[in-house]
Amino acid sequence: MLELDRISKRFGQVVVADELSLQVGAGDAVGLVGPNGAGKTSLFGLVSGDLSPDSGEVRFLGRSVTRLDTAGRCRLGIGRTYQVPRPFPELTVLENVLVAAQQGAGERGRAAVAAARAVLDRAGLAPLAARRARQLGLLQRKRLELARALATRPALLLLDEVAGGLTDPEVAELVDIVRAARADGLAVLWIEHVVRALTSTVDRLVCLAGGRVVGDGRPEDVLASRAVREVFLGTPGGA
Ligand SMILES: Nc1ncnc2c1ncn2[C@@H]1O[C@H](COP(=O)(O)OP(=O)(O)OP(=O)(O)O)[C@@H](O)[C@H]1O
Repeated sequence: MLELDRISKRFGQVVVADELSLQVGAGDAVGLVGPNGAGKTSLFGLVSGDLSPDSGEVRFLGRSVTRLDTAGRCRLGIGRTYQVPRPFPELTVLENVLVAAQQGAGERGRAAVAAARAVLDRAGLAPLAARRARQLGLLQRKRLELARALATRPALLLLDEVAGGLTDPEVAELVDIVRAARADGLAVLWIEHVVRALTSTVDRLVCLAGGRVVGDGRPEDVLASRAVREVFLGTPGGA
């Protein structure tokens, strides 16, 4: 479904992707981990179109999207959330999701409203539909961020630290929403520092460091590998 082919990207001296290649198959759920500054969010930018690579190619559903903008990639089926949620603060929760259903999924009229309400239900936001986005607390803002991404009807969902800053029960609530999306067949690529949220949901972990893939495989194998422990946990050891 998604193929990054020898992508390189640097900001001055900072290398965020170094000949990086990665594939995600239809319906896969992949966790992305790595130390701060490893290039995880930049990788999402390269996939969603927020960033252009210096070299290399991004392919989605068999076609090159390297030169396609974010709106075009969204319409093709790449949905993303941002680490810091980006709702329209003065719009209501429903209006925020409606914009995503209209702009991202091309829904119109009553069908758009029905689609937006269905997503609000799924994200547990139905009771807050009339609330302005700026009035929401952290968990509800994270839910809304997820709902806006889901409303674009993605085939691939990029999740950037949706669990950060939440309590364990709140994390569990968000994990349930992601699991339901997976059950519908969405592929998920998920950056998360809350590793237990990831490992309860994904079947593959990729570890990045210095813009390179240093681990890729079953979560337990990746977390136990020497290369990953050295860069991610700062402690050599393991297999
Ligand atoms: N637009 C930019 N201009 C200059 N430097 C940038 C830009 N975006 C990211 N960087 C730098 O690139 C490096 C990688 O950042 P990135 O946000 O991709 O890492 P990350 O793995 O997501 O980190 P974190 O876990 O802290 O969110 C960092 O050193 C960051 O400061």
